[in-house]
Amino acid sequence: MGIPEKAYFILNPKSGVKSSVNVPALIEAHLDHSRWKYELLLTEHAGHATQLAQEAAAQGARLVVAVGGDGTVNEVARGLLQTSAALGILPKGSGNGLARHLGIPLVLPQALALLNKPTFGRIDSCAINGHPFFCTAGIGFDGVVSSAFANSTKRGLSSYIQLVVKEFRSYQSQMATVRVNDHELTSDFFVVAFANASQYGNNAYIAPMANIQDGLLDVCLIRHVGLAEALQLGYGLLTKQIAHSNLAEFHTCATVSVHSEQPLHFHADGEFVGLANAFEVQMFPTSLEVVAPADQLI
Ligand SMILES: Nc1ncnc2c1ncn2[C@@H]1O[C@H](COP(=O)(O)OP(=O)(O)OP(=O)(O)O)[C@@H](O)[C@H]1O
Repeated sequence: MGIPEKAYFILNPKSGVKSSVNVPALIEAHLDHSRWKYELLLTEHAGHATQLAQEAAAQGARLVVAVGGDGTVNEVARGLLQTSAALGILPKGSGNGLARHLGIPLVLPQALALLNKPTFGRIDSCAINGHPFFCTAGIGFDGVVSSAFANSTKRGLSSYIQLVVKEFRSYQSQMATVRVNDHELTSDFFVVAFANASQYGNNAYIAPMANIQDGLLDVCLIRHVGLAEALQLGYGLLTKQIAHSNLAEFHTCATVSVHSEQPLHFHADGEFVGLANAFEVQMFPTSLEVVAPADQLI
């Protein structure tokens, strides 16, 4: 048997709704200690996980595991870009979009079993105005929702849906121009979404055909919609049927830019970033090493 390699677990104690789960005890009980010599680190504030991940990689970690939701995964993953440490995920968030896309078990002992016999592969990462994302980013209504969610103390799917409905009532679509593959498309967009992975989280598929290892972004354009169409879109998201809807238009590309008169809300991996009039979205092929089930990786 070989010498155990170094793994770090970076736990966001504020993530998710299942706060009663004792994750440190699960790690101690289920991790193979002959495979991994581990340290557990707790985040103390937003953004801390990036610094902890960078330090772990600098200490020679082979594996850095994000224990949290997509916000924590994003912070850890961005700290691992251009290092020789791979990202692992113990999904503890409410949406868990990247974990679901990669087929990582949502049951923590099973996710730990995957780390005990890891398969490594490389995935693409992207950035919107320089902010890295690994799952999805978006401009427009989904940016507004991420902003409202950041200001809300409630968590979980039902509060999220209530918030979406509330925001939809007051939302005004804005004119914007999207430049993609030498085309210029101007419209009053409801959402301009950029998908590296196929889903937002909670199995809401914004780009069901997105491949996280193909070096391409999937851009989903949704023009102004009324209530009936919004419900149709919601149904399409949850049934993986959005690509068959005439309400959504898809493009695949390596880069895309968006301009608007009015500043628009935007998010990266569900975290509200801010407002801007001009956006550049870039793709960095195979820039992050991850652990995922072998049948999910090339
Ligand atoms: N110690 C901390 N105190 C407060 N906030 C923190 C702390 N550590 C991390 N955060 C912030 O918590 C936010 C939410 O984390 P995360 O996205 O992982 O959980 P979630 O929102 O429950 O899950 P999901 O994104 O899957 O819905 C992140 O923006 C992160 O920056």
